Amino acid sequence: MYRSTLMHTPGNPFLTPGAMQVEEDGALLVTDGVIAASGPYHTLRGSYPEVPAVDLRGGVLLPGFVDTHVHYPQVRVLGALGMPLLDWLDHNTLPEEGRLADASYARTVAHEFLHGLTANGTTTALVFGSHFAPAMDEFFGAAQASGLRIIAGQVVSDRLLRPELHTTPEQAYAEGRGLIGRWHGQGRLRYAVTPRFSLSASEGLLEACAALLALAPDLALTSHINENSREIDVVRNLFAGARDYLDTYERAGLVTSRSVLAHNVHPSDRELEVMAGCGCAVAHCPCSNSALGSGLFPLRRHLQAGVQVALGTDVGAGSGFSMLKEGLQASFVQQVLGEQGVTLGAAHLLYLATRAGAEALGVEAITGDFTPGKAFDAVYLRPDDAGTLGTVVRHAESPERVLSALFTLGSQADVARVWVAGDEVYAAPGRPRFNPVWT
Ligand SMILES: O=c1[nH]c(=O)c2nc[nH]c2[nH]1
Ligand SMILES: [Zn+2]
Repeated sequence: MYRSTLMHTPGNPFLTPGAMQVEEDGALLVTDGVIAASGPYHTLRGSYPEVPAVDLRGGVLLPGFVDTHVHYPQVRVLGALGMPLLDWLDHNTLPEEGRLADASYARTVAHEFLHGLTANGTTTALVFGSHFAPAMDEFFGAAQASGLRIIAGQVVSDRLLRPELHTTPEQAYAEGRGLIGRWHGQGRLRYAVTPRFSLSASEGLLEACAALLALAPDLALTSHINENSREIDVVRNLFAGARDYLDTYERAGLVTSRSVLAHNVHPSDRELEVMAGCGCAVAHCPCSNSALGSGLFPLRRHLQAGVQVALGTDVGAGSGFSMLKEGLQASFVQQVLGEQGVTLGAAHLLYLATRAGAEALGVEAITGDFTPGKAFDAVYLRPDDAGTLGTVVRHAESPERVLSALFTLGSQADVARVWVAGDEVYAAPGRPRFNPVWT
């Protein structure tokens, strides 16, 4: 049993006010990694007098974060500011992605990347992989050892990047099939078919991706869409017969309820309608959109159309692995949009960072909130009493204000412990260990 302040969003606060549930002195009973009961601590204590409680008072226990868009090979190139997308790819990012041809280099990067996720409280992630199959074997091996829930795949492209990053439809299919056979469905791992974006993928390569997607019903598909005006112009010229950017994927059969497309900063109404109809989700990456000057995300139009939206950090165009920071930036972007924006309160941010991500990835029956029957995937945030966040939390007049302070001021430094399916996957170094106590 875990005793703490609990906050989670089993409902959707965009549809239902009051969808966030809070227990200021709450408890979760966890059996074999699954939440067996939840409620006020004293109620659970009465029902289960013999069960020891891990005392996590003084902080807040949230569902583990779900990052729906983050690039494994880009951890070392975080922090290059001031470039638009295509320059940023050419000058900053693709040279580094080429280095993952060396499997031992890739192994080190995989560990750095996975540590970034766990140390920030992310327990489930849809990960854009490397262009190299051996680098993906290294990654999946490390991901399996990390205990995280990871959906990832080899990135494929056959034009307009750098020659060493290009494949062919035949090679992409053969390597993808091999990786799926070795890793898809192993423990907490799943495979995502990953064309980089239509700009770098011929129609033949997109067809090879569709053939991979047909290999199993629970494979995912991820790519980029409508991020930057210059990119959109290039795609328009490359696919003369396509109605719009989405159509380049649609014609290949890649737009389904298993698809998660990142960015969509500049969608048409038709694209939003099709995405909503298919159940294709959008990974909104506000830090990346701001850093690359891609634009201000039209959240209101997505919500009005009924498109599922979740958050992605988009490391390395974004600003790090913190889903707290991503939530804060999402709120800032909507504020900057004025009347066209959607005011995002703490409950919206928590939903976007947890349950919405689980829904986008089709894993909401397993993770994303603390409803009994879900896995115990959780992050324990314990601000330092001496810091500004500690001060604000101590004086906050409501749990909602505590949560918005966590999104505003919280960081990796406040992540004390992280669990996936009841397994502790991270404990902050130098923090006191919390031993089971009888209370
Ligand atoms: O933000 C982005 N990061 C990338 O690595 C990328 N590749 C294509 N389009 C992209 N957008
Ligand atoms: Zn990306």
